[in-house]
Amino acid sequence: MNARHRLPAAEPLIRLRGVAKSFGSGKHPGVAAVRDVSLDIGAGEIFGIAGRSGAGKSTLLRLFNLLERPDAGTVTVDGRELTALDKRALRAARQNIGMIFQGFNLLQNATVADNVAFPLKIHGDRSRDAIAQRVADCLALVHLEDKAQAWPAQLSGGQRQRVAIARALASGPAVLLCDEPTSALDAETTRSILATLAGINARLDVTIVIVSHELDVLAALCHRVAVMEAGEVAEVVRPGTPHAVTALGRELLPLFGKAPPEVRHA
Ligand SMILES: Nc1ncnc2c1ncn2[C@@H]1O[C@H](COP(=O)(O)OP(=O)(O)OP(=O)(O)O)[C@@H](O)[C@H]1O
Repeated sequence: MNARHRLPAAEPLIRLRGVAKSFGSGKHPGVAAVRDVSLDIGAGEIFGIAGRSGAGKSTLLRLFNLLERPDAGTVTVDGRELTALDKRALRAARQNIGMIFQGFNLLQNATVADNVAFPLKIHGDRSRDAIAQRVADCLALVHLEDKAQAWPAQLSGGQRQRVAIARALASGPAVLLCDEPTSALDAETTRSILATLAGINARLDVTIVIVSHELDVLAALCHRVAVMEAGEVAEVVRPGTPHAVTALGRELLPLFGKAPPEVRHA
């Protein structure tokens, strides 16, 4: 049973409280990449993170699944406080949180099908037939049924990102984290990847958190967008927000509602 369904409706799916992360050591105070961030993200939401270069966007995203461990604060996803789990329990909890990256991060010496199967084989709790069926289902979801036996090098950038999405969804996560998922892609491919993500959110009810420096991408896809400045969430804007406080927020507001029809939410 998926833990998601046990959550009371009013509970946010993702809850960050007082989360902070600095880089540096001992004598060197280092960089405070994320400072005292608290956020609630609802089940089924598409939540964006905007900010200038170095504002802390990627670090914040990596705190959602503890790829970066916070120096302070708590991270709770789908009713489980990740910051309180031991290594083994965290590994299991991460099956509920998929992630995709700008550079796709595929295994080059494995076929498309084996890339998607990889996270399922690591956990070893499914039969070969069940894995094969799940791989086929996930490739169908991203319209790559015919590429199962291809190698990543034989695919376009957009197709590689689709394989990464299929792999991230293989374990049936409640959350998909996206770190600059379209930054390596041209405009048309970007639109099709955004439409795929919007479809996954709508059909599978997967909650999506997306970091991008492309404001039009965030405005096309997101229900709400946090604007980060110097490691802090300076404001959270959504369509209909009357006045934005930050310069980026003011750039973002007029872009809401200009999404191409295939991406736009009903
Ligand atoms: N592993 C690390 N070691 C040291 N400093 C780091 C590390 N990761 C990030 N930083 C620093 O933390 C700050 C925030 O970085 P982060 O990558 O989160 O910002 P960002 O908003 O995603 O930037 P960009 O849009 O350029 O990717 C920056 O000053 C960066 O140099």
